[in-house]
Amino acid sequence: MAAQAQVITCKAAVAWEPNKPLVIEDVQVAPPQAGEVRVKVLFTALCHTDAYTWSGKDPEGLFPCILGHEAAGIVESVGEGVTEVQPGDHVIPCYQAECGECKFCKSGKTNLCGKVRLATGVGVMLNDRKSRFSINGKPIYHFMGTSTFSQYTVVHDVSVAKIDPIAPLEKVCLLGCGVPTGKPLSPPLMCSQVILLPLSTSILVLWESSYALGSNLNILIPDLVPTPESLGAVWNTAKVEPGSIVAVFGLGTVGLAVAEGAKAAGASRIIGIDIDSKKFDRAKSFGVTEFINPKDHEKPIQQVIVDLTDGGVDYSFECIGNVSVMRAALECCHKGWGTSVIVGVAASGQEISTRPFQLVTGRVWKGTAFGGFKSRSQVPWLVDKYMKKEIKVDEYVTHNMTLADINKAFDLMHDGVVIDLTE
Ligand SMILES: NC(=O)C1=CN([C@@H]2O[C@H](COP(=O)(O)OP(=O)(O)OC[C@H]3O[C@@H](n4cnc5c(N)ncnc54)[C@H](O)[C@@H]3O)[C@@H](O)[C@H]2O)C=CC1
Ligand SMILES: N[C@@H](CCC(=O)N[C@@H](CSC=O)C(=O)NCC(=O)O)C(=O)O
Ligand SMILES: [Zn+2]
Ligand SMILES: [Zn+2]
Repeated sequence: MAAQAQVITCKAAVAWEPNKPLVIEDVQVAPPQAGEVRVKVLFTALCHTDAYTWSGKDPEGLFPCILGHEAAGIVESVGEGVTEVQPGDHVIPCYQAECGECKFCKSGKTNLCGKVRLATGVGVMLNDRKSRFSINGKPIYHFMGTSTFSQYTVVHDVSVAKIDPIAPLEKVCLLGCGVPTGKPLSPPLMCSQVILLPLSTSILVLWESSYALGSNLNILIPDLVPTPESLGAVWNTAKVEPGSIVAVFGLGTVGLAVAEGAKAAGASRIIGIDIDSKKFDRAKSFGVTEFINPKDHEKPIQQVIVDLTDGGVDYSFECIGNVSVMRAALECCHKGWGTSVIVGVAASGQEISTRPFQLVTGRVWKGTAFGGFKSRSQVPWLVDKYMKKEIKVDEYVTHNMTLADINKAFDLMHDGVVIDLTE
């Protein structure tokens, strides 16, 4: 297969510099080498993590690069030694790999995988430490091992999940990041975004945080879509029990997915905290039972929550990426057992702090990547759960857009687009 593969020239949105508009370019995509898979990206969603790296605040951000990590597509060709997927397979590229052989994978204690992480962190492929993307000979860096803002991308074989071919790619692309992140394991999961489709197709805008692209590259703006990562925070990382009181800080895609996961886990109260009260109505349908806007209170938000909950919540989730809120999320937890999970990504140079007494007295601080889900083995399972209508995904799509409109899609995401559920 790899022997016949040729360089493909296609459209991609290139981030030439931090914070400068993405530019749609003709990009050359080299054939997959050993252990690599070239994927025709049909839909991609936007995630705040793309915007974070694009902002220049990500210590791993390299430019020029092709962003995007929440997508679905079809395998176009495979390199030598690739056995688990073949051309024509429907796949979701996964920024978190799963090789099954490394120390992390074998530990049974984490969904992190060490096989390709060093290469993906510096924007190259493991095999030759080079990029498969170029423009007239100039290399363009990969991003998160996925680079889905391109009509074709090359990923490591350990970073691609084969999914049910009947699953709608314009929806399940959201299972590549945000929705799974918030959910706990056992019940359903979710996230939020906008979806971009390939250039000639229309863009699907999801709720507020992501987008998807298609053969012309369709962009989905997920903002209301609970991501697999979001679901996982509740199911895998925190293991919320029935009857628990849960606080969710930030009601974007990820926070909504956390709320959905908490509801599915049987939480008795789900307190949503956001500085944008517009988020509250929508959050109700994802399971949030009470709302607090910190701007309406003089007292620190952790004290407000402790007062409302007879001593604090059983679980809290920070779904913003703000280190001050991370502290509040820990400190609103109940003495003796309260667990706080950091989901949001904070910029380079930011640090968390609290009085160690908070931990001495039994509160637990944790974090989660991709909701603790193992990518290649569990993303297909999440797709199946969606097909059985056990988890929401459609509800997170706010807009459908084409790759050509990717900058507008990011504008919508930054504006915190709110879906009118009556439409
Ligand atoms: N750990 C992981 O695996 C993943 C982490 N993320 C990260 O999760 C975070 C959330 O992502 P999205 O839901 O897409 O973002 P989003 O921007 O859609 O949602 C954030 C929400 O927080 C609210 N907010 C902002 N500042 C606040 C404050 N001080 N207090 C209360 N609310 C506040 C905003 O109004 C917004 O509704 C981002 O940092 C993203 O990078 C996303 C996916 C996976
Ligand atoms: N390069 C960033 C890393 C930011 C980060 O924590 N990413 C999350 C996923 S966010 C998805 O939208 C993650 O899973 N991290 C684990 C990993 O292996 O990267 C930085 O350095 O800030
Ligand atoms: Zn591994
Ligand atoms: Zn993401």
